Amino acid sequence: MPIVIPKDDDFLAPLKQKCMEFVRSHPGSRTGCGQGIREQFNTNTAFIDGSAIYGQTKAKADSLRTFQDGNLDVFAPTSDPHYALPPQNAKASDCIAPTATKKCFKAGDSRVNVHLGIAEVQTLWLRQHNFVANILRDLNPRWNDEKLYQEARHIVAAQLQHIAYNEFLPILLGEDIMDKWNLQIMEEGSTDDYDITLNPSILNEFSTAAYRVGHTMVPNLFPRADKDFGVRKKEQLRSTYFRPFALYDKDAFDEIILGMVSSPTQEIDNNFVDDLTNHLFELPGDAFGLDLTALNVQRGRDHGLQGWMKWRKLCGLSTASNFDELRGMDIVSTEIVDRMADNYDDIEDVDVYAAGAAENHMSGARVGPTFGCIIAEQFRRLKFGDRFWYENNLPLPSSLTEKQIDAIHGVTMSRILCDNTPLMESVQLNAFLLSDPESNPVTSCSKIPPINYRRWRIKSRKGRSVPNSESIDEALHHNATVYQFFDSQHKRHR
Ligand code: HEM
Repeated sequence: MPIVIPKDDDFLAPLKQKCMEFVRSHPGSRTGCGQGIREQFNTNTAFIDGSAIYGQTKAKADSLRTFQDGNLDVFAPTSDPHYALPPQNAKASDCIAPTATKKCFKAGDSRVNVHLGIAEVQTLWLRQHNFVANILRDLNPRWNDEKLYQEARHIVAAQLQHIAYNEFLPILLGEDIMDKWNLQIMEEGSTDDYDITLNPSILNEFSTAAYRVGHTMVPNLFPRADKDFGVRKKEQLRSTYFRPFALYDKDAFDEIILGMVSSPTQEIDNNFVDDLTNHLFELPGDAFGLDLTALNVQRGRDHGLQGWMKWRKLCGLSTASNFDELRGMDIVSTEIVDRMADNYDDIEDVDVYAAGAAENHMSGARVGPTFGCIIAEQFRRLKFGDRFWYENNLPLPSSLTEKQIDAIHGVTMSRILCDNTPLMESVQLNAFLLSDPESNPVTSCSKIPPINYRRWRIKSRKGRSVPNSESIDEALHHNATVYQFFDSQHKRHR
């Protein structure tokens, strides 16, 4: 499905480009394996479970472990004793011009080397895993490698869930949508909201349109800042595609984190920086690359997404039957309506990605109502359809205790950053928002509330730390209770 480049494209036409390569997504089998319209399949887990850190399979997870003290494998360059991700296998092909000392990285998610920002975030969570595993080892000296790894992994996955819903989503969706979809996180206590009938898998419209809204937020540059947030250097996004080598510089990890927390993202709208639209994955020496926005729209057509108006209807939002009618409604600006009318014959054809990104934002939110509805519905499914949601009080061996859940309720992104960025001395309380002296003050790391990992200390009757693995009898009894529970849930819903 190559993308035809219009003759008047002001960037690619003068470079004599007529079409852009586009490879269709692999077809997947339909539910029930019957014949029908083409479907796609997800090669990652839907759940927020840290699998980007740990991998999707046991073999991958094992390849990332040291099998010592529950730690993940790291690379510790002499220039920076605070370790980075381990280097990728020499045979891997998705790395541009690696050298003997500067290779691409290996992580749980195969996209780790796509650009510097992803490699940075992967490094942060690798460090966080080992940070937690080492605290658990000190609290429970008799826990073995396996126990330390699994418990640290469990805690990190819970921290990711909590941060996503407690800090990131309220900014993106606004409080009204958070309330309407019941996505708010409680201040304390556990829940019994798990819904066995809810399909938690990823909606095509979420991955192929609504959540790609993140692309509009991406800036062209990654600033590198010192501990006082003074910018000392900038890395150009396009020169880091499949070359995240800046991370090998001394203090680079810390400087990029300090730069990212102190610089704004791009506004969420229908504008995209040219490192994404003209230079995506551009090779060194080339004059142009791919266009991510065009790929997103074409991917929507490849996957057969419903048009924008159908989605507005499904979400219970106002609809228009033609562009003139749309012009009189306060959904998108009149300039956008004019552009739609120039490019589409019928309003029903308008792509959900292009129009969803251009919608006026809802009050208190950073997205318009169509993307708000799709994103909220997805996160509702990921919360209430996840058996391992960290606040669930299900009778599962993996369920956290009430006290552990409350320790997770105290987790903030700013604390995670302070714990893993040695150069960082202070940061604003909500790391997803820029600092503000009144509403989001820069605060010393020593004053950002710590996470109470002592809730994972297992004491014997004599007060000594012991492994808390169950005896075989206890485990069998536990499993029987779990099966009874799910059986009764199934019956209730039948
Ligand atoms: C420099 C930053 C980024 C780059 C270079 C990038 C690049 C890409 C590319 C090349 C694709 C596949 C396009 C296709 O052929 O269909 C993609 C997919 C996607 N991106 Fe990004 N992206 C970036 C940032 C983000 C951000 C910040 C978000 C969200 C917060 C995001 C969300 C997504 C999603 C949800 C998909 C679909 C994934 C799937 O279905 O497999 N991306 N991105």
